[in-house]
Amino acid sequence: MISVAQALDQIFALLTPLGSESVALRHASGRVLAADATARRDQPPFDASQMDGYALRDGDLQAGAPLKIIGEAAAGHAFGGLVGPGEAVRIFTGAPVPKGADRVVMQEDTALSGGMLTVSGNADRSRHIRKQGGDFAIGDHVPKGRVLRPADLMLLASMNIPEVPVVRRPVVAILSTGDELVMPGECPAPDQIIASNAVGLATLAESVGAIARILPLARDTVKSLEACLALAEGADLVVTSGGASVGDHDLLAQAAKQLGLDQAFYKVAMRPGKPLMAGRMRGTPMIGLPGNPVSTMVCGTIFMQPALRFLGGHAAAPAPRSLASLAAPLPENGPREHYMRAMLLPDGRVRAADRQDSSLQKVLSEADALIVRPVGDLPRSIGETVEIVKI
Ligand SMILES: Nc1nc2c(c(=O)[nH]1)N[C@H]1C(S)=C(S)[C@@H](COP(=O)(O)OP(=O)(O)OC[C@H]3O[C@@H](n4cnc5c(N)ncnc54)[C@H](O)[C@@H]3O)O[C@H]1N2
Ligand code: MOO
Repeated sequence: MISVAQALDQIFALLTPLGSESVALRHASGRVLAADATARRDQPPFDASQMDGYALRDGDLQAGAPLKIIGEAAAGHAFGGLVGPGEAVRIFTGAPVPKGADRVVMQEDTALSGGMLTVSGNADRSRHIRKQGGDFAIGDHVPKGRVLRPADLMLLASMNIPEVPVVRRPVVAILSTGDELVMPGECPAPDQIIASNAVGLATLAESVGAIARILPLARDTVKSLEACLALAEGADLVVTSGGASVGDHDLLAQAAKQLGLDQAFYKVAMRPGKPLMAGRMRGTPMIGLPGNPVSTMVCGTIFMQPALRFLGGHAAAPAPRSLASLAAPLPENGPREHYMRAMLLPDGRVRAADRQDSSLQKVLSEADALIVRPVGDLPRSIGETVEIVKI
């Protein structure tokens, strides 16, 4: 059996990041910029006042004599004239500083009398002018590959770039398989269960920016699987759940070739998730997840989400890990990397759930993290540091 890291590498090898599309800034949050976005203007586009006050010449500040106010400059309303010796212009924050003026004096440091302006002797000596291009200049750019955050989108707007090329959102087709399944809301017979995996997988996919298409439930026949897989046409990734194990009715594994799967691997040294498979289903990358709901969600987190992020232009990277201190001991781990459902405590420590069976959806719902146990990890005591994946 291959390791989790090898399996993830093999999945990345099946994928090619998608092409780009142009989207309005309002829809670009979290998307990956597909080409450099270059500023079309300087910001500020002129020397701008930083304060409400008066624009005047340096020489007049030294002299201290009363100044004649010759006009007004406000944001969006420039003063077109020249500030000469002995003159000042009433100015407001954001207004272009008029020609001839060297500085802005805050209004708190001035006095007006008979229409003449006097600057107090101990006025603040800062110029209070934001230089043209001091924020960014024509030709400055936001680089290709940037994952766009709200602050980036604000910057792009300010650069007068209303839309940007971003990597397309991957479309994932999600197929649940099994004769026992009925859709949520239906009336199950006594031997049936509710198909819960698809909603979990679809929302996991959407949380990393993908578009999820839930396909109709497939029955455990080659014909039904073929018909449902045909509906995945056009998807960038097909993700199946169930039918991955060795039972007579586990057709995805048993009839993989017949269904058109060119398998890259089958079975991974992990727990839960051992019967994982991946390959190309009639040319489309495919990940086959085990049907147990917790196995599905753990593999969705460890394999599907990184795969979708990679398709969407992000780096080929595993699910992010962090460190936490143990609030309860852990037994020795076996020959498979174990992703233990665990709770984060208010003090930041982590405690594994008592029951780790891969069918327990309530335990998964109550968990905040997966503790990652390396193959053959020794018993761990309270206070030791472990790696976790937050979920
Ligand atoms: N002889 C062996 N038996 C099993 C092995 C093994 O190595 N040898 N592995 C076990 C492990 S580990 C897993 S995981 C499961 C995975 O099996 P499948 O992928 O074939 O899953 P199913 O048999 O179809 O379903 C398992 C379980 O999950 C329920 N299920 C399936 N789909 C859904 C769904 N969409 N929503 C909710 N629940 C679902 C299903 O009813 C079963 O209870 O195999 C072990 N067996
Ligand atoms: O690998 Mo299964 O997913 O352990 O329950």
